[in-house]
Amino acid sequence: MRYAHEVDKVRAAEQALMARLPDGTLMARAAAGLAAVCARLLPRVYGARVVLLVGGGANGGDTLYAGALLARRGARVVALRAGTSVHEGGAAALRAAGGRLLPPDATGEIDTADLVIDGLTGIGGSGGLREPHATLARRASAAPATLVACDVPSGVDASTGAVAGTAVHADVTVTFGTHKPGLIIDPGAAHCGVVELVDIGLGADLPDPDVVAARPDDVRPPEPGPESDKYRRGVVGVIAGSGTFPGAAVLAAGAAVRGGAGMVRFASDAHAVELVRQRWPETVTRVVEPGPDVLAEIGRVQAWVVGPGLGGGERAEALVGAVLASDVPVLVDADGLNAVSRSDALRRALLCRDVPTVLTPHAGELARLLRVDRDAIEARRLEHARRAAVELGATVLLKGSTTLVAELDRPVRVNPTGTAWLATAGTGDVLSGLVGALLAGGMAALEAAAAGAYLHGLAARLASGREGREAPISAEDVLRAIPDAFRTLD
Ligand SMILES: NC(=O)C1=CN([C@@H]2O[C@H](COP(=O)(O)OP(=O)(O)OC[C@H]3O[C@@H](n4cnc5c(N)ncnc54)[C@H](O)[C@@H]3O)[C@@H](O)[C@H]2O)[C@@H](O)CC1
Ligand SMILES: Nc1ncnc2c1ncn2[C@@H]1O[C@H](COP(=O)(O)OP(=O)(O)O)[C@@H](O)[C@H]1O
Ligand SMILES: [K+]
Repeated sequence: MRYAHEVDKVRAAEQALMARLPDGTLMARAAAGLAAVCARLLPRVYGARVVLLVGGGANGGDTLYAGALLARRGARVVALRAGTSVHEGGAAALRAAGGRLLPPDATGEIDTADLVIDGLTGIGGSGGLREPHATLARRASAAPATLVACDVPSGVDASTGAVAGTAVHADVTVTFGTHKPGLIIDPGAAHCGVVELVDIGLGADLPDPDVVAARPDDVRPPEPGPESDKYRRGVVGVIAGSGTFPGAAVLAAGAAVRGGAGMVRFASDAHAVELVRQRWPETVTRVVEPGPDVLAEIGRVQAWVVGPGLGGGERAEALVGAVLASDVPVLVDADGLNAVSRSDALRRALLCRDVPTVLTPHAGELARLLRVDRDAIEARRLEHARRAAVELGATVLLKGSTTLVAELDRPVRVNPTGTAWLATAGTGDVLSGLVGALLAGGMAALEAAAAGAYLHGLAARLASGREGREAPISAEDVLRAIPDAFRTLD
């Protein structure tokens, strides 16, 4: 797992470590790591033009010491001072190494630089960048120089990834001690470029992480063994589709088949059932009307998926209600979530469940569930995913440019796979069927949701092609690439 810690935890760990080390040791380690990355990025350090953007805090201090190290190797280093004071030791070191400090209006330096280091704000930054910081951030982001952010791109909230106004768009972010959530969650993540972690020795002082991102060997979907049969591998029941949206049913049922379910039971109205039967003859289908015995009519399953393409109205509410009353894990998606948003009874049913429930909203669906603006959710994804997990009593997978999975008292999972090409109709239906298969296979809710998102994002990347040569993909292409995604796991 890749670990990320919020600012208060980073500060506490730094305090604990600093108490055991001579003054200035941590800043020296951070600066050395930062300078080493910058030196690697430059074709030649000697003679390179390096500009430092320096704020009033320790982030500016790191940057000044890193600039001094580059100046000692022959770089021509100037620092633009934002704010009234800068780190004194860092400024003295830069001067002693032959660098210069200039006022913030010397912005012409930025346009001719080979490399700019952003040391305006780090984990101490809060709110939108003030002036002259914002102007410097904009100018550096637009300049041809390689832009390296010290610890965090200035203007990005390190704990959450929120960006209020202007923020640096870095090519590389050199972060210290541990990742910060804001570096791996959008919109902040989109400002980081490549993130390099520099070890400053915090390891033993860091508590449990707030946010984690899987590496390939962390994703372990269930595998059949010699004793497996279709029932033991897990039967998933999919209730999806309607006269208006039958395609969602075909995609969700297909993803459940490809996701490793021992068997898929599919139930809906006659039209959706006919389409699914034609496309996925391996499913066991049943035409159902909502009623008290609807689940018994469909048959026994180890997990339910309800919602894709169900449409609105009483039918959807009745089917979601039936599924929530069951005693097996349930995934609610799409129109199933909209039904919960409309119905207090369904919301109560959700809270009463004592078996796992996974909800897979996009920002619009979550906005309706939490009764907040969609924009607020996209701006502060981490906060809203956590809040939804608490208020709805479920494992919440929030989809979008960064997919998060939140569960009460557990580190939030950030999905590291995926591609913006996934933003196309029907890919969410594929995700719900895939996660449903993993739930039926016995994975815990958080693991199933995180593994499903990982495989789904990987399938999309495999379908769209290698980086720099991607092509548009359909939901169907993602579905077809699911087996390849499984194959690429370690
Ligand atoms: N604490 C430590 O032991 C270590 C800290 N390190 C560095 O220290 C940084 C944190 O330093 P600080 O706590 O001094 O905080 P920062 O340097 O991140 O930010 C504080 C400064 O930014 C200004 N500021 C905050 N928000 C602003 C805004 N929106 N617009 C304009 N100015 C704003 C403040 O007035 C203050 O001058 C880390 O990111 C890292 O770079 C590293 O040296 C490693 C060790
Ligand atoms: N900008 C983006 N970058 C990466 N993935 C995205 C982006 N936008 C959407 N996605 C992904 O695409 C899928 C879309 O799902 P959803 O919104 O439910 O679509 P639908 O309802 O049409 O199936 C989700 O897996 C989501 O995480
Ligand atoms: K910075």
